[in-house]
Amino acid sequence: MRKVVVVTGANSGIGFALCERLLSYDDQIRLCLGCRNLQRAEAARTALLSSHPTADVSVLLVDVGKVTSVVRAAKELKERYKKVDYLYLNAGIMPNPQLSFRAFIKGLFSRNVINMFATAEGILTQKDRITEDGLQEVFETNVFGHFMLIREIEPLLCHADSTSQLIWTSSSNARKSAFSLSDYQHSQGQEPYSSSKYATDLLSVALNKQYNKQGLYSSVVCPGLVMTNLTYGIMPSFFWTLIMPIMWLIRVFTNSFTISPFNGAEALMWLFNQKAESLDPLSKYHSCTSGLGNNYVCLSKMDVDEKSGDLLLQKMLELEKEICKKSIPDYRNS
Ligand SMILES: NC(=O)C1=CN([C@@H]2O[C@H](COP(=O)(O)OP(=O)(O)OC[C@H]3O[C@@H](n4cnc5c(N)ncnc54)[C@H](OP(=O)(O)O)[C@@H]3O)[C@@H](O)[C@H]2O)C=CC1
Ligand SMILES: CC(C)CCC[C@@H](C)[C@H]1CC[C@H]2C3=C(CC[C@]12C)[C@@]1(C)CCC(=O)[C@@H](C)[C@@H]1CC3
Repeated sequence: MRKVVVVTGANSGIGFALCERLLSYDDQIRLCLGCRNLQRAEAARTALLSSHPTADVSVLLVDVGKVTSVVRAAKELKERYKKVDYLYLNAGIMPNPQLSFRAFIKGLFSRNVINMFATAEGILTQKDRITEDGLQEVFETNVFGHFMLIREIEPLLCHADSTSQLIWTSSSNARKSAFSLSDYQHSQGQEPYSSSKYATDLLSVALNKQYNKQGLYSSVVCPGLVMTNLTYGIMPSFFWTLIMPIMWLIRVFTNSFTISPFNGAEALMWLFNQKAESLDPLSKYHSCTSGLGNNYVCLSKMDVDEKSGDLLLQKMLELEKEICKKSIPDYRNS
């Protein structure tokens, strides 16, 4: 049976590089590009087909920042496929990022310098906004929209006789101290991105507990620091081009400067080839690039506890009920 792979945020950056790599590895997969913009999605599909003309590549319009769009997309998926083997939960945003130059300079001369380059701890904040569903945009896009998608296509993901994998693009910027269960959408603080990625890590742990017995497994990945539209929102692309020699130099000291989307997709690609049951639900899988430019995958234990994961899952289920009642009047009948 040909494997069905769905990738959200597939039209650019790490998502697009992953699609290229998946097709180069196995052009028999049925690849579905989950994107919010039809033009950008079609451009990505055309580019993928130009290098893999016989591949099965389709587009699924989905805005993970809008509950109605997620529900519609899930319905479409249920009409198209009997099973989804891999669901890459990759779409993500970091709106209005602000770099603290003072904290950056201070960090440069501290013992924490390597950690600062790998995680951006203490130097990056963002400004969030409320979506039309009434949720924090970063939380809805990076976490809740994806969670809804999983819930809506549960029958495609849970099969007694074979496994499916959820693969989240998380980040080493995920930090426990940026997250609070009492404000899990991060409406109060200034680090919604870090909070959303920590929520992703917690949720993945809880989803494994909930779904493993039904054949569904969840993992989280950090792609490292990659040059994409997301990082061009922090500093313009010419800045990154100018400092590229410095970036290569930093790579000698930290393996997290993967830099290219191809390298960043390493761990996402590696997970595609693993037996789902053999994966560690409490580890994060990192794409790494050595000083000489070689790619590999390494694991780190996540700073998570199962109880917080369960509590977050409970809160997400309550929110799902509340939001669907509000945004989709005849929900469960549709
Ligand atoms: N770049 C980096 O250094 C790192 C990135 N990551 C994570 O990697 C993932 C991919 O980001 P990256 O490739 O870097 O950045 P890009 O901005 O290049 O890609 C993000 C993708 O997500 C899509 N997207 C954003 N919002 C939505 C939405 N509401 N609905 C559907 N799709 C949406 C974008 O679509 P559109 O083109 O329409 O905007 C785009 O295709 C993100 O989750 C990010 O947090 C993690 C660690 C490091
Ligand atoms: C390298 C240069 C000399 C100076 C660049 C300074 C900062 C702009 C970067 C240093 C660490 C970077 C980083 C990220 C963004 C750019 C930096 C803050 C991320 C937060 C991007 C998104 C992620 O998810 C993280 C994994 C990155 C962590 C490191």
